[in-house]
Amino acid sequence: MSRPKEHPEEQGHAARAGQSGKTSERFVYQDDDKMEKSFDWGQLKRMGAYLKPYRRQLLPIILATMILGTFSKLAIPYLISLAIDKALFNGDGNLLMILASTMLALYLLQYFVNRYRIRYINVIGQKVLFDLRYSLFSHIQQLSFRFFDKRPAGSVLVRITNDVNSLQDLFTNGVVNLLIDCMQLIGIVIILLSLSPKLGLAIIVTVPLMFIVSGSLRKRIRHAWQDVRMKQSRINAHVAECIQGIRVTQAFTQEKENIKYFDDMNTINKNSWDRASALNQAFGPIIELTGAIGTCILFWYGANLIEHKELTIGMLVAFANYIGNFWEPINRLGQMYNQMLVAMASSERIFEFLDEKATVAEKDKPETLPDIKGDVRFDNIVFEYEKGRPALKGISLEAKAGESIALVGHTGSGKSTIINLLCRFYDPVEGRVLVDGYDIRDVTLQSLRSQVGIVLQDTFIFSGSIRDNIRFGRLEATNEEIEAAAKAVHAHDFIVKLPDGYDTQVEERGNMLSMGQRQLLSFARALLANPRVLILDEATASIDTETEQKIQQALKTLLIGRTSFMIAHRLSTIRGADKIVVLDHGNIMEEGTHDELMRHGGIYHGLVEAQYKFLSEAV
Ligand SMILES: Nc1ncnc2c1ncn2[C@@H]1O[C@H](COP(=O)(O)OP(=O)(O)OP(=O)(O)O)[C@@H](O)[C@H]1O
Repeated sequence: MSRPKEHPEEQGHAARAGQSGKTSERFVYQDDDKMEKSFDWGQLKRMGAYLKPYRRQLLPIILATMILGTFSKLAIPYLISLAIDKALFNGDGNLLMILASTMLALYLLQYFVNRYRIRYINVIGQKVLFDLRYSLFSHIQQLSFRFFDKRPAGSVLVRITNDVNSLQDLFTNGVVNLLIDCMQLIGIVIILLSLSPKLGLAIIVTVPLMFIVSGSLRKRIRHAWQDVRMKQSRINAHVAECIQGIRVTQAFTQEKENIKYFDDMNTINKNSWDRASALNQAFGPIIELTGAIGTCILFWYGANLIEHKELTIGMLVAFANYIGNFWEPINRLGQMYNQMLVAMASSERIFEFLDEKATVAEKDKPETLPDIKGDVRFDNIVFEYEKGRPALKGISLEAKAGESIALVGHTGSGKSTIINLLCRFYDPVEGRVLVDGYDIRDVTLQSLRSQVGIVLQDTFIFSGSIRDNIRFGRLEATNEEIEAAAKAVHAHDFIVKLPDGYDTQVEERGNMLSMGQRQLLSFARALLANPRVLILDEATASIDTETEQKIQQALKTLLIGRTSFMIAHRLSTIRGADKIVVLDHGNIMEEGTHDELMRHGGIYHGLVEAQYKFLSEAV
């Protein structure tokens, strides 16, 4: 892949897309491409609602800073004009002293008002962001699997971090500055027109020019920074993906490719930053130049007025000061508008997630599933992940309390889907799943899921201690209960050999533990949760014979008195199951015990023979 030189973003991207053919990246990027939105009052109001809980704290700050800040700022130039006209020209030392002390007092007042404002507004702004981040995170936690199927983790992460952060300016300074600036502008216009209507008008006519110049420049700058953010968000997504996939990358020795691609992205990002930064730097001088037109008018026309005794020198100096103060809020208002457009885009993305409804939602008044015996029935289930592509095509299956059911079939035949429906991670398109006669859509998710345990092949270990990880099954469990669970599934022996035993800290995904150890931990976790129905998804697929023996023993303990659904590719592990269900392309093809199915001589028989042949050839 050549290093992009001209329009690097298109080149780099196209090259990578062609090379990897990955859709997930494209998704993340598209998702983050919407960097700006047109102004939307409804959205602004919705954002404003987050300030509502703090209005009692905000209101006094806004009022005090608006009144005191504006007053002290606008009074000073007027005092200067008095100092020149009345004190200096008349040689009145006393008056000069009084005016100078008043000005000093006003400067001090301004200093304290600003300090107070920045400090408290920042605190409130952070509280608002805290609330927003909290509501976004807690909402996302409750969303259904369908939501996560459609979005890579990186894109969700970006919303909780970057998008919420980009509202920071608006909530910390934006709103208050907007009000202060408006008040200051109105004040200056009134003062200018009352000091000298002619000169005031002459200067105010330059305002549209300033708006046009600064408006168009700002637009270009804004787009340039949007571009930077987009590039950065692409880097973020790429880095997240690379770190998650580092094992695969190293296993396939693709590090160089990854580094090259990152280098391209980094270059693109730097170029786009350079462009934005150059534009940004040009902004100040260009605006100053435009402002100079106002200053020229002031001195040229002001001198004229002085000559005709229509203006004093002091007033001219005051005018010059006011003009300085005049451009400042105009500039800031332009900046604020930009800030708002960016905030609009971020808030739109945030609200899009907040508005997302869980597709698996509880009905209005769900019942609480009482303590179950463990009867499970799939009643003519049809299910599709994507419209028109059924994953289950009318499945009926029954498990009596305490029975063990093994699900067998080729990859993609629908085994995991059956399990997903039993946990109600998805709802069927047709048919019902019944637990002890209750349609699982009629009961609370909590009461269902707390009685259905699941042990996945790739056990997820959270960062924290081993103890915490087992406790995840039942948070109120005592240390004794945790250890008892670990002993029952033969996990205790390896845990006590770890550096800090049960308090050993494991990092996210439990990289310091072996696959078998992670599985034993997940058994302990499931045992502690004590569910009536237990699901084991390929739980014994990838471990050595010795660990497998341990795990088989652990499994026996785990299964006592529970209804279980087991997916196992190693058919030897499910021989003892009460019922083996053979699936193919979303249909149940065969059902029965091992002996029955072997006698039948159908698909299961073929699978067992094939596996036996494969294993004996491998030996
Ligand atoms: N999240 C998803 N989105 C879209 N389609 C999916 C999703 N998960 C599974 N599928 C599709 O549904 C069908 C059944 O998949 P399922 O995971 O149930 O198969 P499986 O028998 O468990 O396979 P394996 O043994 O490989 O785990 C497959 O065609 C698969 O491509």
